[in-house]
Formats: sequence, structure tokens, C-alpha cells
Amino acid sequence: MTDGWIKAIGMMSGTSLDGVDAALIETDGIEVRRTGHSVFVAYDASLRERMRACFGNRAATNSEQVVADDLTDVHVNAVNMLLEKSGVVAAEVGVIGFHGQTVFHEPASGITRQIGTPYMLAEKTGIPVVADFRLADVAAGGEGAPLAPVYHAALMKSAGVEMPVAVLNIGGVSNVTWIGPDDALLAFDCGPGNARLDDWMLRHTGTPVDMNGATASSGQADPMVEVKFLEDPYFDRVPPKSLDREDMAATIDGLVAEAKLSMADGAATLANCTVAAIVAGVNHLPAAPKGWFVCGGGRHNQYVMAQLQERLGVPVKSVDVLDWDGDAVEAECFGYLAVRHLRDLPLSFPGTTGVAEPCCGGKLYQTKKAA
Ligand SMILES: Nc1ncnc2c1ncn2[C@@H]1O[C@H](COP(=O)(O)OP(=O)(O)OP(=O)(O)O)[C@@H](O)[C@H]1O
Ligand SMILES: CC(=O)N[C@H]1[C@@H]2OC[C@@H](O2)[C@@H](O)[C@@H]1O[C@H](C)C(=O)O
Repeated sequence: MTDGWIKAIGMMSGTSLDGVDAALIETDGIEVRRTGHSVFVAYDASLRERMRACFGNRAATNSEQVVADDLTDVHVNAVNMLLEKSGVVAAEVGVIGFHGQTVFHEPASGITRQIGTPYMLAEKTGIPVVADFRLADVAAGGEGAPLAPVYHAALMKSAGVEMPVAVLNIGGVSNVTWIGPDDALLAFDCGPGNARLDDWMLRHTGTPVDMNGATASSGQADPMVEVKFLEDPYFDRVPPKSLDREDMAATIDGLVAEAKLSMADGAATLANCTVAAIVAGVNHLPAAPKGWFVCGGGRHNQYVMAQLQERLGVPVKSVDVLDWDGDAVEAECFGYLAVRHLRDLPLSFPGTTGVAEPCCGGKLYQTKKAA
């Protein structure tokens, strides 16, 4: 491996099940240069449903492996599209960071499962792959998530913003990274992000998104649902802490069903729950952030962004104002983490996953030619 900078492709298949984000970065494992090249490849509805059927699998099954191979093929397409778009050839790329699809996450039982077939990705692209990013952390007693904080901190180093600052990701689950003036890090999953809203919209419209928050904006939120939702003990738990996409799903679905809400009122209520979970996390931060910078697809939901701004009372902006690509941060992160694996640098820290010591992670899958 060279001592210098490496071109790395990172890929994330997030909890919202919308598709694969892929991004090309250059990094030495510490600093990062964003290239601005990224692609998104949506899953078709049938693969999405087959992936959804794997949620809750505590162990691998034969049918799950077929799904893993199929989702890996979507990642192969994403790599090829990204190479074509960037004009970079496979031989110039040092590594792919392949997150895979989380189907089950229960760190307290020592289990976190991301499906995908890394050796197949390496074979089909001709590029070495690093995968299995969360396993070492969980094996060492950590939460296994979130892993993005070290990348958020690397990007923030040159952002020139006042500390402390919060980087908030809103996807299917939402997670926050608090960065203090002395580079201190505290991170955790805030609560369900837009997953419940997506599922609500899928049930009512056949499309799993409230585009720009238009439906929520036209509804009236039920405050009692939010109050009962906040009774979940997760919100009092001291971070670091993490969630499975399906955690709290039954509670929220039950509360919304009991309230007998219209589509618009349900959307507003679920969006308010997303916001309330984030705001509840402020109590756990060492000092109030001077500003919040939001990444992930959820930042496109204008209803959620307006509610956050109102309730947090400090500037809440999309990370795009920092010239980051808010849709590609997680994908870029896994390129960065892949290079950190190659450099034996830690991916997680006591303040980010609760692991006792800074923890290295990931596993390298070489192409047959290189092995
Ligand atoms: N234009 C839009 N308006 C409103 N919401 C949007 C829009 N585009 C995407 N979203 C929401 O963004 C979410 C997907 O974002 P993203 O791809 O960052 O999440 P993910 O990576 O799948 O999930 P996670 O971060 O939990 O792993 C979905 O919940 C979707 O509803
Ligand atoms: C177990 C798992 O896949 N967790 C995801 C999920 O999606 C958002 C949030 O929950 C975060 O904890 C994590 O992903 C990001 C990329 C992370 O590890 O930072």
C-alpha cells in the first residue's frame, strides 16, 4: 500500500432502503479531499421488498444470500456509473468501502448484520473491498454505530464554523455527532428518522417518501402521539447508543393507529416525532451546539427542517452551505473508513460508540488477482 493519498469509493445502502449512494473521495485516512463525484442507484420495488423481508434476520439464511448477491450487483452498477461519470478507471481506485444493508442491529446481544457479498464486488469491479465495518466494534462491546462521526470531524476541521457544532444525519434513522472546541466527540442515534414517515407514505400513496414534506406541511400534528412516543426509555439512555431501523416501530404504529389520523395529519405527527427525538438528544450533549448542519435525504423535508429550526433555537442549515454534498456524506464516509482500515487507524471511539478504547474495524477482501 502506498504512503500517500488513495482514491477511494464509498458506498452506503441506508436504512431507508431507497437505494445505493456511491461517492469518490481522495484521502490519506486523516484528511479528505472530496471530488464532488457521486451517484445514486435506486432499488427497484421488488428488490426493496425482498430486502425488507430480511429485516429481523438474526442469522444468515439461504434466501437472504440471494438478496445479498442481488443488492451487490446494484453496487457493481453504481461503481461502474461512478467511474464513467468521474473519468477515473478502476485501476486508479485503491479501495471500495462497502457498507452493505443492515438487516439486524442489536449490539446488546453482540449482533449487527450488514448483508452484501464483498468478494463478489471485488471480483466484478477488480478493486479491493473493505466491508464488515461494524463487527469489531460490537465484538469489543461498542454499539457498532454510528461510525460517521470520525468522518464528520475530518470534514469539520476545515469548515471554519464555531464550535461546539452538531452534524445531524436524517435518513431512515437519525444520528448526531457533537464536536467540541477541543475536538471532543460525542455521537449517538437520536431516534427513528424518516423510516416511519416513509412507511406511512408507502401505505397511503404507494411511494415511500413525503416529497419535500408537502404532506406533513398540509396536516395537523397530534401532540399526544409525540408525548407518548417520548416516554420510550431510549430517550433517557445516556449516549453513546444506537438503534435498529425497526426499534420503536410497533410503538409508533400503535400510537398512530389509535389516534385514527388522516394521511396528512399522520405525516405531520410522524415528522414531529422525528424532530422531537432529535431535540430530546440535546439534553445529552456536553454543551449546546452553536449551530446544526444537516445531511441525509431527510434534510429535503422542509417541514422537518422548519420544525427543527423552531425547536432548537440556533441556526439549522443543510451541510450543502458548507459546500458538502448532503446526499453523499455517508457514502463518502465509507470510502474514508476503508482507507482508515488500510492504515490501521481507528474507526470508532469511546465517545462515538461507547467502545472502551479507540477501535479499528473492517475486513479487506482482495481481488483474486491480487490475493
Ligand atoms: N425530496 C425529499 N423530500 C423529503 N424527504 C426526502 C427527499 N428525498 C429523500 N428524502 C428522505 O430521505 C431519506 C433517505 O435519506 P438517506 O438516503 O440519507 O437515508 P439512508 O442512508 O437510507 O438512511 P440512514 O441514514 O438511516 O442509513 C428517506 O427517508 C426519504 O424519505
Ligand atoms: C446499524 C446501522 O446500520 N446504523 C446506521 C443507521 O443509519 C443511520 C444511523 O442508523 C447510523 O447509526 C448508522 O449509519 C451511519 C452511516 C453511521 O454508522 O454513522
